[in-house]
Amino acid sequence: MSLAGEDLINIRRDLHKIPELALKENKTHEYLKKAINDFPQEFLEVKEFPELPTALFVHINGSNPKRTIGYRADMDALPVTETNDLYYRSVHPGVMHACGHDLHMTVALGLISYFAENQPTDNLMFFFQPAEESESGGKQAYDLGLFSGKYKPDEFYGLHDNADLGTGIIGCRNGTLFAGTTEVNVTIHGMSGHAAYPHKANDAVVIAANFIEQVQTIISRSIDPVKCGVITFGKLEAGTIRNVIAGKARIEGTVRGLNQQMIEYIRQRIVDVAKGLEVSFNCTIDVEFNQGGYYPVENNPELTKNFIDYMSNAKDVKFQETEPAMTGEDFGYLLSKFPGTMFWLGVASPGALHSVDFLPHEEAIIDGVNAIEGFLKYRMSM
Ligand SMILES: CC(=O)N[C@@H](CCC[C@H](N)C(=O)O)C(=O)O
Repeated sequence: MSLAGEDLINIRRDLHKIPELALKENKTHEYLKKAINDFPQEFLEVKEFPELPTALFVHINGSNPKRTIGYRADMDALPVTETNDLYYRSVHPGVMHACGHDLHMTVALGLISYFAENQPTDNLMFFFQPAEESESGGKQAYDLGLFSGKYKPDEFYGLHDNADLGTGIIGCRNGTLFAGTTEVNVTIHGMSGHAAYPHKANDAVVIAANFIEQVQTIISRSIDPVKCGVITFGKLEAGTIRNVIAGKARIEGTVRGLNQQMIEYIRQRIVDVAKGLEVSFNCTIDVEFNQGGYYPVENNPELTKNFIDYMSNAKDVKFQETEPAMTGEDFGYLLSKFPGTMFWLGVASPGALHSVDFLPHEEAIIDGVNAIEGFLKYRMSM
């Protein structure tokens, strides 16, 4: 590899300090551009698009190309306040790389730096993607037609770090790797009033509590126990002060299933529950869903078999076959358009993904670059 392990760790720390939310990845974009500008430029072309200004595309000319191999790294962070006591902790209050996208970008930079010095035989295309956590940056790029010409991959790869896998382990499976998700927003319209006169109001807090409880029974009582689904409400807002009955409540959540049929079934049952509560509480409940590009992540059978064959036989690569996970990814949308493979990179974090104390083992970056560099060379030899 061209960037040394220590360089990669420093890059990841720099990126970790400047986390930015979806579609606001401006400093991150500038940092990546500058880093790529320091690599040998002979085979490289960097492309920006005003329609999706924080995205960054890099093309590396192959010496005798049979195909263009795409590689995607996501860029955005989460509205989470980091509790890790690190000299490189986030300098952006309330925003944290709690999902490891700083590490994903660093792995991609490691690969670019290697192939900028060692011309690949096939063309390589790197897509630094804004907005994975929300707003579906991958879908936006596709719908804007940005994957065209030199930037159209014949096959597409991408990784996600995994807090529960040992450091540097590559995890993958054929078929469905991640769930499809749908964001759900619920607004409950009751009637505000004095805390002492509940009969003259319609308490949106009580309705919200009933809604949340009843919706959870969809998972426990409505779906076949040997199949699976998840409904999580991560945000609930209602009321202004203890002695005023809230007239309105807003609930935001996410619905997940390993196939589209399950997602649609759960969505329908949520609507049914809302309709029932409208009658029983004499209120109005608006329910909105937004799937965006968060389709189930379906790995391509042939390419993924090839990927697993390489990773499980390569000397110096630790590989583990993994189960499907209920995490979501808009790479699922891109894999519905281009064949490819998504895989895990183990980072053995004591804190879970999306938590305030997520702390990946950085050595995984070096293992990741080595494993993927080896795989790309193997793939290009075919
Ligand atoms: C890997 C990961 O954590 N991805 C996110 C994707 C978010 C999907 C969407 N905004 C939703 O919440 O449904 C995840 O939460 O799994």
